[in-house]
Amino acid sequence: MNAPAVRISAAVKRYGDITAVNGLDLEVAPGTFLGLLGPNGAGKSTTMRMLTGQTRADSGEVEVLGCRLPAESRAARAMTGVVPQHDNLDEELTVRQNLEVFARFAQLPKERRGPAVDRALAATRLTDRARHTTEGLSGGMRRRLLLARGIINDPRLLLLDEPTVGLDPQVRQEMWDVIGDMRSAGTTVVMTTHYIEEAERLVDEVAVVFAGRVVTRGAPAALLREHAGEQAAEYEGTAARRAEVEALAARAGLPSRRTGLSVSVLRAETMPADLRDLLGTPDVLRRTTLEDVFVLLTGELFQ
Ligand SMILES: Nc1ncnc2c1ncn2[C@@H]1O[C@H](COP(=O)(O)OP(=O)(O)OP(=O)(O)O)[C@@H](O)[C@H]1O
Repeated sequence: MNAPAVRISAAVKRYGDITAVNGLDLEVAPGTFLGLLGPNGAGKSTTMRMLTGQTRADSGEVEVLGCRLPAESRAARAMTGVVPQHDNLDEELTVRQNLEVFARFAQLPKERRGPAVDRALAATRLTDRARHTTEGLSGGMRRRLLLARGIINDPRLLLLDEPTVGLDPQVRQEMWDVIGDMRSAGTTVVMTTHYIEEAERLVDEVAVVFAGRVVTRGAPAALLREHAGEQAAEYEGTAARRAEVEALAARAGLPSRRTGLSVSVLRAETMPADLRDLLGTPDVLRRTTLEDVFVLLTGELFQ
């Protein structure tokens, strides 16, 4: 059997008094596209940094493509692509030169560098920008260039930390299209993102991280089934009305969550007739989403 692309076991990472990662376990099978979701400060970026070798776990085990970190981090790095959350492109270089520098860093033999740069440009739809300096690129193009840089070594594992953060919806969609192509090509991808709804359409599996651990894990459809059911009924109203809806749902054993000025009662397809009568016609009846699951789980844990 193939070794897992990622294996983290009982990892702990502390920064002074803060425990950023607290006994985290995570295994990712080759070819899987995994989304790491979690509220701010949950430990996602620290987990990513442990996988890239930028941070060393205080205890526990971290393995990437069969290489134990930190001892074999050089070998792991050669097979891994990294797209960091923060833009650190070289402003003075052209798009192509930025990639050439990375092809050298990645220790590609000289004769393979040109083709690798061409392939990365094509994969991220930047070929016609190759001669432009980085300075003049739009936010979306800069993100795609960061991605191009991350795949210069044709990695078996791609680590994406918030690849679409700060981009407007149309440009995010372009980025998702490019990332979707990587997925189709069979690359293992581990990605953190706050755009849960968008991730839901792309990922094979989701791991929800909270307080430095994975609190739930599974395919989006399975997580929906397990935690939120099929339908959400939304009831709008005053704060008192919302509190009443929550209390009635809880009494019937149905989960609920706040959605702006409404309360969404989940598993609405199983709502008993007497509760349906009490609550009246919902203002909105919709399919449940991964965001419902996320808010439900992390909200419960916050309490
Ligand atoms: N270098 C560091 N020094 C001190 N504390 C740190 C450092 N890196 C992370 N932390 C702390 O560790 C915790 C986890 O941070 P981390 O960045 O991993 O969370 P995250 O899930 O990526 O959050 P976000 O979604 O906001 O990026 C936070 O409390 C953070 O303040």
